[in-house]
Amino acid sequence: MRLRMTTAGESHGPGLSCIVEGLPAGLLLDREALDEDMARRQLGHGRGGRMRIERDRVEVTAGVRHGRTLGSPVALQVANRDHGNWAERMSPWPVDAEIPEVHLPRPGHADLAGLLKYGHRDVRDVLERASARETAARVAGGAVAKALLRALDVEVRSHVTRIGDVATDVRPRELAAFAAVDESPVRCLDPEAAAAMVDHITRQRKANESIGGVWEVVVLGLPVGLGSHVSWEERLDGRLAAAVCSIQACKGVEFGDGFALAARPGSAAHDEIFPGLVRHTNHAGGLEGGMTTGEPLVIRGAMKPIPTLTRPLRSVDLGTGEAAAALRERTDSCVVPAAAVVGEAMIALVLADAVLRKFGGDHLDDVRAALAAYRERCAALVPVAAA
Ligand SMILES: Cc1cc2nc3c(=O)[nH]c(=O)nc-3n(C[C@H](O)[C@H](O)[C@H](O)COP(=O)(O)O)c2cc1C
Ligand SMILES: C=C(O[C@@H]1CC(C(=O)O)=C[C@@H](OP(=O)(O)O)[C@H]1O)C(=O)O
Repeated sequence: MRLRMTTAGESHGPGLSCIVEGLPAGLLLDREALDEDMARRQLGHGRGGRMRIERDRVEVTAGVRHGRTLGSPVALQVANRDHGNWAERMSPWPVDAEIPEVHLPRPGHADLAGLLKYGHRDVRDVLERASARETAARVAGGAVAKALLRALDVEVRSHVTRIGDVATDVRPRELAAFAAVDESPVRCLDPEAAAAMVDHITRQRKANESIGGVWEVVVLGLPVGLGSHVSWEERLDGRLAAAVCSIQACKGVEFGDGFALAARPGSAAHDEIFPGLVRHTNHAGGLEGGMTTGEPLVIRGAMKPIPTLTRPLRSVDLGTGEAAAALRERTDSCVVPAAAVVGEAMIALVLADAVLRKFGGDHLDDVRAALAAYRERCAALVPVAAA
């Protein structure tokens, strides 16, 4: 990988870290744009009490000077304000106090498999890292990747298409249409569907349920030919799918018309090519042969309902082996709008990596020049037919 992103941090530990390695020098970072993404990830109807405690902000501790990248690894820190309430329970060093252990694994969370695999006795030793609090660090890293893409006129946006059984066909496709998405409490462009989604979340939450849904990311301005058909590891669809499904609670990924393509005949499934290399449809969602086509990239992620339920599911007490109710603690009830922002971050990181693999240089100007030369070469390759 040309661009590497890694995170560290536990949900109630002192804070989260993200390191982004492989960026060119000379990339201008906008502090406000970074913090705006952090705030967007905290929003959405259905989030729990923790979001009233946290005020996520990015501290840059390496790799940037006077707002520009140096070409060295960029280190980003996000504090956990809630750590103040957990200082003893999450102390890196032994404490005198008796710390109660958690022995009630939640079905659907990492609790049981993580405990057995790592040989822990306390479920907290698993859940702290499994928690999607970690996505705050991903969004910080993703904001840096987005800055690189934006410098190349590529924009990454998202919106929500489904919450539980409430869905919409309204799809923003132009940059301007996405402005309204951030104003919606569920990040949905369709006001009628958004109201029904809010109502659905409220009613399900009152019934002690959690709720899943579907988000969609649209990327505009990509050049043709990121990724490659020549080997499975180079296929961009594979890399994007892995990044999307690495998001906690994301259980499905679709490109373009996705699963619906399986039911169609070929003549209604593919995007015909017209003189000038123009397409009138985008069933493929901007990917053919593991490469970008130059059309908008359209990717959806399906979120399962959150595993922690306020009326807990059946589980087993790991101290006694007896049947018991799963751990019940403060929880989100619906995180689809937040996961959409995490989706943007993960997709931006994969795309920034793909851009740097193809056009990589030590300075942003080298990347820009390589991209411009490539666009010119592509434009010269096929004659434009006389009208
Ligand atoms: C932004 C976000 C917030 C989440 N909040 C919660 C939560 O409050 N409670 C919970 O049980 N799961 C929450 N999850 C989901 C769990 O982290 C996830 O289900 C768990 O790590 C197990 O991974 P898996 O669902 O991919 O198998 C959240 C996920 C995301 C993306
Ligand atoms: C902290 C975040 O999400 C957390 C993800 C999460 C989980 O189990 O994944 C459980 C909850 O943590 P807590 O028990 O502290 O309320 C969420 O709030 C966040 O998104 O910043």
